[in-house]
Amino acid sequence: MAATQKLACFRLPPLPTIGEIIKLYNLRAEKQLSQNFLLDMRLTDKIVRQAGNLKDAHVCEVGPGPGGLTRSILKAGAADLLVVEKDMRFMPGLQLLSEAAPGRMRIAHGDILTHRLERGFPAHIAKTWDDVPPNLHIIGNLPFNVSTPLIIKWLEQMSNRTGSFMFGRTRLTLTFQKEVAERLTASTGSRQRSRLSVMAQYLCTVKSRFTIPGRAFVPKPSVDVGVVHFTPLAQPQIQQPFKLVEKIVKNAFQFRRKHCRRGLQMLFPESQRLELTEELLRSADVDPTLRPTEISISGFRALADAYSQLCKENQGLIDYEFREELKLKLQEKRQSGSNRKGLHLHTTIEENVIGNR
Ligand SMILES: C[S@@+](CC[C@H](N)C(=O)[O-])C[C@H]1O[C@@H](n2cnc3c(N)ncnc32)[C@H](O)[C@@H]1O
Repeated sequence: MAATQKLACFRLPPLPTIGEIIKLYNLRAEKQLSQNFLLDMRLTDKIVRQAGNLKDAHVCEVGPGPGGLTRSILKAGAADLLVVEKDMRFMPGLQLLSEAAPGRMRIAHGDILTHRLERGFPAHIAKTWDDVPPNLHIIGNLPFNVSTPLIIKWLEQMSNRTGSFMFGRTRLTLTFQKEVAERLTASTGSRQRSRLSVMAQYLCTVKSRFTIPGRAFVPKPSVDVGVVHFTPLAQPQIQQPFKLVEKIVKNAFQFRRKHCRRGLQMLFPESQRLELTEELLRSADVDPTLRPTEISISGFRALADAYSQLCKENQGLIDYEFREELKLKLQEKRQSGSNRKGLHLHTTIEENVIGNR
């Protein structure tokens, strides 16, 4: 119901429009920083509504730019808004906004990929993990160029309960290129099912909220944009370390159109590949002929548990990376003069990997 609630209206004093701010400070969009601005306040209000009730909330906004979404967050009643922006040119405009909402908005000049969000909010707002989510939200019209590494980083922090997840199950309302949004929310067996779907869905409830057509942005990106809401699960669906889950999922999806056995084999050194792959699939009770896209989260949970057990029984297995083994082999082959064959092997495997991403 939260999504349909009206914004609590906290009036801001008269301010130049976002269009005027852009003109005033000559804020030409920088392609390098994936700057696509939203000037339509109805849309920024709609994004903010997806976060739920923000009255008295603590909020971190990623990449406020000229401040359209920022205004909507303030209008929705956030008591404490921390904005993190990489581009210095936006600082005067954001300062203007901060003065219009005294004591409610803090500005940090920095890179969201390295910013220590855990230092940005008071300890007293923390809830225990099993409790209701804290009154802390992360909201952002994300720059496309960082959105995937950023969500992976936040998923890892969620799993380890670090960063902004030290405060509990902090909720996220974020925009992504539509194709990425579809992957995040894709269900088992669907065409868009990918690594990202499994990694996000084993840790969170992930909901696709609405699509914003590319034409709503200035400048217009070549794709539409999806708004996605994440609530961390009190009980993650896979109870293994993030890196271990990531390794299994990455390997499974390496050959997305082939049977899952093909990608999962790469978890094991060549000398034991067949035997350990069979053991993994047997203990996990996963059908080796499923495509990776057809494996459910509970299938991945069984694989992660079985692989973790195999790692306990086989020293060094956890650190095994087939690419490393492949590199060593190629070096050896080159040294022993069979250069052409080695290059062929490398190209074939790499083509397969890249082609199936
Ligand atoms: C898609 S624009 C959104 C701007 C504004 N929030 C809006 O909706 O109109 C992305 C914003 O993120 C900023 N940005 C890009 N990379 C960033 C990073 N690594 N850390 C923080 N901000 C970043 C850009 O400068 C830009 O202001």
